[in-house]
Amino acid sequence: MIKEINKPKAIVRMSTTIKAISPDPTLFNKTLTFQETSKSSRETVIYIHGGAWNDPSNTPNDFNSLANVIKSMDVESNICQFSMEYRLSPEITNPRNLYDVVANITRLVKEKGLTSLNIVGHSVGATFIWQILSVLKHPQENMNEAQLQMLDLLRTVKRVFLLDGIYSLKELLEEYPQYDCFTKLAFPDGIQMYEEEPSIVMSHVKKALFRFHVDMHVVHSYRDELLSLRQTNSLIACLQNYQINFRLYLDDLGLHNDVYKNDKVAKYIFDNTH
Ligand SMILES: N[C@@H](CC(=O)c1ccccc1NC=O)C(=O)O
Repeated sequence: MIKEINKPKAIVRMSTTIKAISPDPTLFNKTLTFQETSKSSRETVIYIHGGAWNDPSNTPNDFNSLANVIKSMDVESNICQFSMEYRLSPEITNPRNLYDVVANITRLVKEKGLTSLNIVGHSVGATFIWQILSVLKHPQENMNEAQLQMLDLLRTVKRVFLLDGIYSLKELLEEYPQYDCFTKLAFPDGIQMYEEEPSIVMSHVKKALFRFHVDMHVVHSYRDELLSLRQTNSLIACLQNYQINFRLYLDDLGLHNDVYKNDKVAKYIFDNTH
């Protein structure tokens, strides 16, 4: 039997075209569009998810079902709805998570020519909105690019909806010391790096709400098992000290990670967005 000489193996030509990966450092391309309209009278709802700065199981899709309920209520199709992404801790720490959100909303607003923004934040998403509302604590001449973007954004924000949010890290760790498991990821140098404790920034928030005519809605579920009413009660006590105008909506809106799917929350946002 003639011993077969090794046949030359088929030459597998590796693809030499390397897909050009356009840079998207702040994850703008992960923005979800739930509903869109080009009507000039449109109201825009922009969602910011939570997840304690680090949890990959919380994504822009968290608000999918709530956005669908709003879409079904919006029979005149006057509403656009988008949901933002941002990079997570520990790779990205405060304030860079926030700066991703601000950069992405800024880019979306510019690219789509959006006006009349209603920004909805759940949990740490509400923290980011709180930090944006606090931006006037910096003199404008000292503001960095992200803070100037926040200032620009506030000019188009009409309403904010803070859903079961974290506002005081100091009080959070007093009530839940075990939560340093995630605060240390976003604030590796300690929570004293969080510059937006309500008692410190309230006068600046009052100025921003007044100057930019922003309506504030504070929402919390009686059944939130991860955050008691203490964060919300402490925030509204501070708002009262400064005689700030705001709306409060407390109800059984489900567990912490049910609130952003709850039909009553969808109805509350829709009823207050047009
Ligand atoms: N699922 C998160 C925990 C979490 O999201 C959370 C827990 C307590 C209070 C607030 C939370 N989320 C806020 O964005 C985690 O496992 O890190």
